[in-house]
Amino acid sequence: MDSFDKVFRGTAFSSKSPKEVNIFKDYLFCLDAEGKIQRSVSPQEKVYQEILDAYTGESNFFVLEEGQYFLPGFIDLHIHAPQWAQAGLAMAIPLEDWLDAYTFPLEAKFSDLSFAREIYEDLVATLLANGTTTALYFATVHKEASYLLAQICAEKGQRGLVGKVVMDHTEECPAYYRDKDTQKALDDTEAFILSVQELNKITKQGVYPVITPRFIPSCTEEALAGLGKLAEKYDAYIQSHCSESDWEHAFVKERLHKHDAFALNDFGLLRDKAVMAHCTFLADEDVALFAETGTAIAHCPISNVFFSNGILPLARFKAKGVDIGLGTDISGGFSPSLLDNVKQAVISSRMLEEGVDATLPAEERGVPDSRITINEAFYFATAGGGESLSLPIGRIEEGYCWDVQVIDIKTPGSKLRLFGRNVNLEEVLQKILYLSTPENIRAVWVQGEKVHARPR
Ligand SMILES: O=c1[nH]c(=O)c2nc[nH]c2[nH]1
Repeated sequence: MDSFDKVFRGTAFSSKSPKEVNIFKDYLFCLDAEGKIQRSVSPQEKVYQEILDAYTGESNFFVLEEGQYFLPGFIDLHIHAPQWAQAGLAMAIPLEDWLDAYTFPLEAKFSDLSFAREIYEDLVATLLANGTTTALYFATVHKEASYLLAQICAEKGQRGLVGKVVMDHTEECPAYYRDKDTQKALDDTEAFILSVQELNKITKQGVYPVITPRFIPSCTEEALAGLGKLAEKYDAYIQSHCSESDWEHAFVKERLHKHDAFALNDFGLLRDKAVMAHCTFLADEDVALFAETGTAIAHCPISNVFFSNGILPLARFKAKGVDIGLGTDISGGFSPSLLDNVKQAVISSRMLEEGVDATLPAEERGVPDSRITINEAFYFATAGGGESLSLPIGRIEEGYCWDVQVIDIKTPGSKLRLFGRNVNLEEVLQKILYLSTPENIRAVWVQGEKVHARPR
């Protein structure tokens, strides 16, 4: 029998495919020193008892109590870390006004590192308590504060992918909040990549630099082309917003005479390690380009209700071979919980399919075949996010990182109740996804290390 760094015993839920969930009943999950699942063992296997005999009672053996379950940690594929300070505010005006009136003034304050530390420490701790084990962050234009966010992720044990935002267009960005000039934007981005790559070397769970043109309207063509070259040079992650609203989609068409997707691709910014937020207005040829280049979509269903003028047809885009994960889009979305976005993804997809204007005949109201199931939404929040980032995360399977949340359905006062019914495990998962809250998350592990615990 191999020896293991840690052994966990319990029942786990993990997506097998977008539509199917694996249920591993009372399995043993045996970790290597790197924090990855080296073996997952069913009770039917002979070695199961041997492992139990060897590890029971040891300090590296962990057993779930009755009513507790393992879920993969959530992967937040799109979140603006500085905007945590205004989450829940200013939700009633369009994107272009919201950026100028609220968001740019707030983000400008992150030149102050003590302010940045206060917000970023609180955000990373909050996300971990909400079961988010990996996050793809937009920071601000400031190189130092962006690095501080990567450091806080490293210290608190979250897998963070962090971008220093590039906004260098003098006509589109306010003088008080933009890169000094295009060359400085590129130089700062390169310095940021190098410093986060160094930090990654001493961070067990990984922290990664992300090339981050805010969106085409805020960047010059020179900056976008320069960032594409840096992505190639460092094989780095890329993130941006793409075809996100009526205003933004039309703005890019008017300026560059093509859709965002083709413009980004021409600048070298669509590739396997690229994640584009929202994408509500992608045309069929844009979707094909995403699939061909391996570019992923970060679907942010709560934010889309407020800022996107439409609902992403994610079932259709997924069927065309595009990687898709879920994002909170703090603060375009008000909630730090990916679970809230799981539920909204289902709700929005049902509204798209059924239509919403009851004065129309039923057959003219909606878009057929748009709905997704709760199991699919679970997949997008976990395995879909991992596939989008090309990392071994989002599944509880051999070879994957031990990034898990322990859900306790017996948490006192919780609205998640089974009423003594003899529910099957498929139903337990549905209850967890629709009714659990952060109070039900008893512990969170990232790469084999405990990073959050909630006492009873
Ligand atoms: O939802 C959004 N949030 C932002 O901060 C942003 N910037 C550009 N486009 C954006 N969309």
